[in-house]
Amino acid sequence: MRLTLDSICEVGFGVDPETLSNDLPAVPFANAFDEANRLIIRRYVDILWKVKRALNLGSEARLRRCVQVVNEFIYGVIVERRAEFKETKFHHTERADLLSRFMSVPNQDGQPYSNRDLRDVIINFIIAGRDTTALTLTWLFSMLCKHPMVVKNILKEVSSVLGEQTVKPAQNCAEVDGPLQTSRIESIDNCDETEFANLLTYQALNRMSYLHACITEALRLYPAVPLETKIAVSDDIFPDGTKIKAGNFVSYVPYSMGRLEYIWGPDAMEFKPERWLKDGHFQPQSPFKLTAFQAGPRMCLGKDSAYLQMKITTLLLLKFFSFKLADDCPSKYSMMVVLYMAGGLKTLVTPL
Ligand code: HEM
Repeated sequence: MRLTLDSICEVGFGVDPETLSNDLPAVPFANAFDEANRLIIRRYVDILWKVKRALNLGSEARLRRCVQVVNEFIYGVIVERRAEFKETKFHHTERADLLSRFMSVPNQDGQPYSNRDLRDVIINFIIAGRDTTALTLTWLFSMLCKHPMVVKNILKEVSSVLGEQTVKPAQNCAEVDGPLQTSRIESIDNCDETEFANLLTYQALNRMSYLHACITEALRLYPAVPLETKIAVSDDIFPDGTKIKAGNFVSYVPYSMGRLEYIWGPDAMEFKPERWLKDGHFQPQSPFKLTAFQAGPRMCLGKDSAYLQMKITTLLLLKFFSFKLADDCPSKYSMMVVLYMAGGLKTLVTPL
């Protein structure tokens, strides 16, 4: 969670809250954000929440305080960035984060985005990108602990793709599809974390079909958003003839869909990355079949960036550490809006 919070804040508004620094500091913004998430979920089961909100009592009073902490932090960043923008008139390409980009373009009415709009955009991205990516990594690592052969295969693929270390980091996007280039590093066996990370270019990661398959297989069995509900905006009829009225709630369950034998075959319940490969190459399936990122026009916007982050994180961890599930790690769900692992993933981590 600390890793994905730091990175989504960097992408979202160009600030690293450094929750992952060595002493693992308590970060008021992150704590308030987590607490607000938990308190909002309670509204599903607390029939009195509107009364509590009106009277500013109990969980709703706590929620209000958390929202205030989150708002103060984000509005602070927005105000600072506006001042910087006014002073330097930086071009959006100089600052690649979303906040700066939204700030340097007008909204649909030709007006600058308000502070509130900008806050909402940023919070949306944090909600969309933080827990989802962290939880997918959690479930993936629980699978890797249970399938040591899969770890071996991932490491074999890395060695083979990075080969005799003829890869060097791409300098810009134009290079990512270009030919591999020579670097100074002789062997990945001897390189340190920074050298290894530098070898994990977009181009190299794209060639790692097996790793891509492992992450996709984890998403099939453990979709970070396990249940999706929509509300019909107008009357409709499903392909099977089911009639839907405007305002009806329609839910689909990626968690169950990922485990149905008639969709995935008799081995549907098994973690089997090979099902995604043909002749060693990743075979994508319809997003209406693997629904972890949703399908259609409102599909996840961060899918590629999530894969990128998960691939880099997985490789860096597997290259330098070994993981063993703790005896008391039950790998049970904690059903929220996203698929938490109850108690977290307890592992014994050994440097290699
Ligand atoms: C494994 C990681 C991820 C999973 C499983 C995932 C899944 C999803 C799902 C299921 C939705 C549809 C939600 C709905 O409409 O009910 C969604 C939407 C979205 N996701 Fe992701 N997501 C992931 C990572 C990310 C990341 C890293 C970002 C941002 C960098 C991101 C940005 C978004 C945005 C902006 C939307 C809203 C799209 C729209 O409504 O048009 N996601 N994601």
